[in-house]
Amino acid sequence: MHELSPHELLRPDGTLTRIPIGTVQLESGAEVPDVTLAVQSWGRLSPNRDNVVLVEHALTGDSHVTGPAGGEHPSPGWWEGMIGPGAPIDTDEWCVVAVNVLGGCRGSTGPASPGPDGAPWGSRFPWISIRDQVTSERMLLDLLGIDRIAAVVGGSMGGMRTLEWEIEYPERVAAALVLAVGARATADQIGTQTTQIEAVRSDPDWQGGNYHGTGRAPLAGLRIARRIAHLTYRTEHELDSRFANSAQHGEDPWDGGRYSVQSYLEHQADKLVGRFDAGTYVLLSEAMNRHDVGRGRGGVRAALASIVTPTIVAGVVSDRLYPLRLQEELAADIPTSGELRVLDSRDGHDGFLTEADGVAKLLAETMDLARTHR
Ligand SMILES: N[C@@H](CCO)C(=O)O
Repeated sequence: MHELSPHELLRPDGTLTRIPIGTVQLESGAEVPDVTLAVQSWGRLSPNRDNVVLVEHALTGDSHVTGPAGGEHPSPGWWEGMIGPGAPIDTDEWCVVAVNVLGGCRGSTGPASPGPDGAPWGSRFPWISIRDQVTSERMLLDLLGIDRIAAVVGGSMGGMRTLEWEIEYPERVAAALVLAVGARATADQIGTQTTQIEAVRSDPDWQGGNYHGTGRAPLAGLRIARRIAHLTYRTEHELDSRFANSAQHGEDPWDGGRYSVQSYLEHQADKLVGRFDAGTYVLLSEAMNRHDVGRGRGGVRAALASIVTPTIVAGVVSDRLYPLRLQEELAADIPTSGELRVLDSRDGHDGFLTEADGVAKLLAETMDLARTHR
């Protein structure tokens, strides 16, 4: 059979393609055989393959960065308007590549996928780190013959992978945008993420992580986890100005009904459980708990000091989960970073998704850096 070339595998129109990359050796010493990554791309790969922009998604994002809901995509793109002809990442110039992470549930190999014996991996899926996710992306780019990436951009868990790319493969990244993240997990983040993990695991339908194919899944636990998480993604002020202590329309909290903020959080939770696997949620939350660019590299400062890629570091002024002090540290310790950029938003951590104008400016600036340094 004719082997597809990188120019054929990377479709210019955002069509989702599943690309087998082989066995991934993990930081733990374990391995995941027969890994497939779900990939979407926009724009054409240049003949010498030097115009790739890697866009890294956050915890519950996926490769669908832009485009409508429908078919394989339960939601519209999570950075709608940022990619396309004439957009901040202009696909007339760049080939944008987005990959659903290793361990994910949106087309890439993860706990819900068939394991080596054909039965779902479930709890047998080995623990992974952010670095393992980046290893799998590096394997994909090797396979596609892409030696150097014009830019890597990402927020939150996507920002973690962006940092790991810059540190692990300094010669392969021309420019980077690191958004709404820190150099390592904080106690506060680990505190909330372990609580969310416990909510999922304490659901009787979790069944030790081996619920796939049983007809029962820990949806109640995942709903609670998402409600806790969503509170950390937004801000006290934003929630109060939208919902205050009002009752949900037509309901009375004094008589078994709900508050409107309660209904809002339930809606966010319902949306997530319709599109996301609980095992992936646990696996990726644990990977974020392990995030520490300094591990095995002489500490955080030494790791950041090794970065040579021109980098833009940005945060959201009201982010209480990844507060600005974390990006101040990144901007101060990355020698190739300019001044810290701050997105003015009341939306908290989710500002990196909701502040379209601010994000567009940051992306355009990153692409200027990429143009100079590719
Ligand atoms: N809203 C984002 C927050 C985590 O960065 C997500 O669900 O992925």
